[in-house]
Amino acid sequence: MIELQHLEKQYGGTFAVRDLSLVFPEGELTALLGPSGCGKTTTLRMINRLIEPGGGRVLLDGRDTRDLRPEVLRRGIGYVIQQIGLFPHLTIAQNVATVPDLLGWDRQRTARRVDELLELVGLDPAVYRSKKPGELSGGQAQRVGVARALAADPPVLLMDEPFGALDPLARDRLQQAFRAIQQRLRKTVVLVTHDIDEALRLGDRIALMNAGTLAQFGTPAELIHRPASPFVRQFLGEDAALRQLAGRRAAEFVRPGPAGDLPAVDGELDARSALGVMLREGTGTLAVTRAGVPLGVLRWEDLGQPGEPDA
Ligand SMILES: Nc1ncnc2c1ncn2[C@@H]1O[C@H](COP(=O)(O)OP(=O)(O)OP(=O)(O)O)[C@@H](O)[C@H]1O
Repeated sequence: MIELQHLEKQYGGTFAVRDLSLVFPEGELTALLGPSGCGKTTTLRMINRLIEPGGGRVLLDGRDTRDLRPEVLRRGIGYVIQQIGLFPHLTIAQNVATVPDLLGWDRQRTARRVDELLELVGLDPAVYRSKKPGELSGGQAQRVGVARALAADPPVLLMDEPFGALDPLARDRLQQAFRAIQQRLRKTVVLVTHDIDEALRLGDRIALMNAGTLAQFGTPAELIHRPASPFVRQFLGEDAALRQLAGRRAAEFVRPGPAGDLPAVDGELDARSALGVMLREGTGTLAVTRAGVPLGVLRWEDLGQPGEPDA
């Protein structure tokens, strides 16, 4: 768990971050969201002390991060940034092995770990292990960046606009891949983004910042349905509820239940389209299947919709 207590940073007398107190829950992904210049990156970098806090403190599992040497602290925290900065002269395997090498792992253990991670991020080790970063697409390089950050299995992962430089298709794919990885690994992740859809799609929680302070912290549904201020409502936009559903798959909302002869949708269908099917069919419950196998049912209220669907 990461806890910020009255964290602050000033530049030339102006607050970049001001009296920020916040708990990032363990095993969850929190999106640090907000307009340009609101202090997201400064906050993130104060967690791993790439920027020293001007005031307040950061606790990692209850421990004040000032009590650790910065390089020791950083070895226990994965860090992924937009231009991932892979070492161009090293192979992909050597890049992924950066932290295990620093930690003095033996060769076999490191090699096994590298292959395991490349597989996890969807790159065939046999094909990619010996390539150089210059031979990869942007999306592939970003996958290597994620693998490298996870190499020594750190409990905490900090990500600063990790998908920001990718074209929409590659971004979409990588977001989906990352979501699946996170569902498996359950790291404590802080993801900086100014992209509302990304925050709605990936965040278990959202910490929305405005001018160096916290505007609201909560689940996407809480921010959408109970915005704490006009700023929150305006920032998310009128159609936030539907946009959130567009980024999630029906399978994510499934609960156990008999399918009977309910209209069925595939679990891979996005939840917004599933909502459309409910409206078309005039039903509040759908059967969800995957490759024809029943997964359970999807209900109108589980999609965060008030009232009942009108046929
Ligand atoms: N090294 C610095 N020197 C002076 N001012 C800085 C410095 N770093 C950040 N700032 C200022 O602090 C504020 C917060 O910057 P920060 O990069 O944390 O915002 P951000 O929310 O991450 O923005 P973006 O999404 O545009 O990256 C901005 O007004 C920025 O201009």
